[in-house]
Amino acid sequence: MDALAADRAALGGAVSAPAKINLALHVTGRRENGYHDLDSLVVFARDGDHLSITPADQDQLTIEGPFAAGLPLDRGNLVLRALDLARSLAARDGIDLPPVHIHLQKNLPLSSGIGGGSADAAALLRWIADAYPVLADGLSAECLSLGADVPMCWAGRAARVRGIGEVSAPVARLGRFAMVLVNCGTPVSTPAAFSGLERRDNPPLPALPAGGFTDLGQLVSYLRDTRNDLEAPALRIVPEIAAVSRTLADEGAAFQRMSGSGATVFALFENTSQADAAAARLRTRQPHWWVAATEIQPMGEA
Ligand SMILES: C[C@](O)(CO)[C@H](O)COP(=O)(O)OP(=O)(O)OC[C@H]1O[C@@H](n2ccc(N)nc2=O)[C@H](O)[C@@H]1O
Ligand SMILES: Nc1ncnc2c1ncn2[C@@H]1O[C@H](COP(=O)(O)OP(=O)(O)OP(=O)(O)O)[C@@H](O)[C@H]1O
Repeated sequence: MDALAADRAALGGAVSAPAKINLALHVTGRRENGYHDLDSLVVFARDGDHLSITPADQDQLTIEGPFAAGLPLDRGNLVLRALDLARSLAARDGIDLPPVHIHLQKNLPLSSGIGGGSADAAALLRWIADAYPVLADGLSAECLSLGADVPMCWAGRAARVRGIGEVSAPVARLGRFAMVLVNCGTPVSTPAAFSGLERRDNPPLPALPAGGFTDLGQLVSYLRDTRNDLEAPALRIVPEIAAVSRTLADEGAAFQRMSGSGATVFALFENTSQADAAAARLRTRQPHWWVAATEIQPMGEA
């Protein structure tokens, strides 16, 4: 173990797993293995889950938070599958990853289209790669095996994502736009949303502006020429998504759309005070909805 890794292993650490938002998601093809080719504009929220990692006698996962209930604590959890992946890659390099206690603060709703499990897995892999830089290339190459969203969460920056989720081109610049996330509480199975598609050969995203998106009007006008192709099948599974979108529009959102395979809807606002006020009203109007006022993580000098 090198000095950096020894320090990290001794100290443990904490890492954030921000929510992933598909601002636009076009399904452009279908492969023989059943996976779909995507073309998606992906950004990350300021907020999400949190992991803390401490040395332990044996591997252990504990979970708390509003969405802890029902999550597996065994190898069914993506966090422990990520640890297993890292340990097997490390072993190839003759590194023995010590046992750890991972504590997950689960703030993001499950099966909600904002990448919760993928974000958690990627966050743990990033922490391991920081402690053992020699593992970074292998983890980057292999993390797709944990799920199509894991590579984009591993990269952790706003990007145009293609392939089945593993080809990522960073967005040059992105403003710190105010955003509200709303989930009506019904999970959507990702395979079910994909299998409900009526077309699988949709056109790709329009080219992104070379300078990225620095102003909200410019981003909204780009998004109006795009879609989330999974929104129609997800709406057939959870019709309440339409009510969430309508309510966000009534609350003054500049733009709203479902993320990923749903059912979470993101809404962009002119500023954080408008977003905070809309979120507060929504919590009163629809107490059973999950409502989070957050921001898009900016990129570059926007
Ligand atoms: C909808 C998105 O969230 C958009 O970012 C992702 O494409 C889904 O990513 P994910 O949840 O990590 O997906 P995985 O766990 O790899 O796959 C779940 C299932 O979704 C379908 N799937 C997923 C990704 C993809 N590009 N094509 C697919 O058809 C497959 O049926 C797969 O069995
Ligand atoms: N750490 C984890 N957090 C959330 N879900 C997990 C985790 N580990 C395993 N899972 C399982 O993964 C499934 C859905 O995970 P997740 O919440 O990541 O879906 P999602 O929000 O639809 O993500 P995506 O945007 O990647 O489609 C659930 O069945 C859940 O039990």
